[in-house]
Amino acid sequence: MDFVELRVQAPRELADILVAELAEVGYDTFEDNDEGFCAYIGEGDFNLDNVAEIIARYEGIGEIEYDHRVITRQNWNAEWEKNFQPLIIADRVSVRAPFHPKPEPIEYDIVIMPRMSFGTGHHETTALMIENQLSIDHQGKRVLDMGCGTGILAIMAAQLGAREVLAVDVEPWTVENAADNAAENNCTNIECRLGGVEVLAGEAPFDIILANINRNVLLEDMHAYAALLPAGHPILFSGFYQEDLAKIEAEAQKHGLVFQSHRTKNNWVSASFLKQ
Ligand SMILES: C[S@@+](CC[C@H](N)C(=O)[O-])C[C@H]1O[C@@H](n2cnc3c(N)ncnc32)[C@H](O)[C@@H]1O
Repeated sequence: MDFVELRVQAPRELADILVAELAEVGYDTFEDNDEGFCAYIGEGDFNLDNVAEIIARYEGIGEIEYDHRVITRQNWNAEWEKNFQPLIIADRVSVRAPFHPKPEPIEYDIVIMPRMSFGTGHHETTALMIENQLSIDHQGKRVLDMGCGTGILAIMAAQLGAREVLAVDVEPWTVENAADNAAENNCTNIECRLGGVEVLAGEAPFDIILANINRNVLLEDMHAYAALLPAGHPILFSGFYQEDLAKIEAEAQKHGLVFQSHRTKNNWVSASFLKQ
């Protein structure tokens, strides 16, 4: 599997809108830079006409330039390794690659093989989810991590004392990477499963559900997540912007999920709900 990197130069306010538009047509990894951002998609899903159509809608508002290049799977891994910097979240959680030294002292230490999956902790949504997780009692709990990416949230859950974690993602290479990362962190209680909401059929209820995906998937699949959450249990959502929070809240209400609180960073949101 090769990837396409779409490099977009645009003013900040347009860049945010373009990221949201591209997420809707399948781009699921974004990196901000000084001139705009880079967006990534599997080569098979790349469609230049789609991109041109999206850009054309906003060209009148500000100057936008873009180009793209194919990155082979091998080079992709090398690029991640080169660019992956260790980080500390909420002064309590270290996220690093195996080749970085462990910072001491630190409460939680998550090791991520920086491969092609989303979830190195550098994205606002991942950090916000982890910050929210830190305020939830995971001890002895059964946890679902929908849209697991690298498995970073599943590993966080396991380190916070979860009894078992089911980590699910629609991308095969991501599920492989999550399983590698679970092993790297000695988390034998994380099951990594390929698929979407359909692979949850027949699952027993979960005590905690984590879903950092994107607005549209959350709106579409929230009913199925809510059905697996007993009354009084929390669900955390992320992968959407502040302006989408009202929509997410309205959908959540339909499924008995009561809004508790939210955190934001650069307009991204992680929101916490409790099942009624
Ligand atoms: C924003 S990333 C989050 C990764 C990681 N959980 C984190 O917090 O950093 C979203 C992930 O959801 C996956 N995804 C997209 N659509 C999905 C769906 N319908 N069901 C489950 N996972 C999905 C993507 O492949 C991607 O790995």
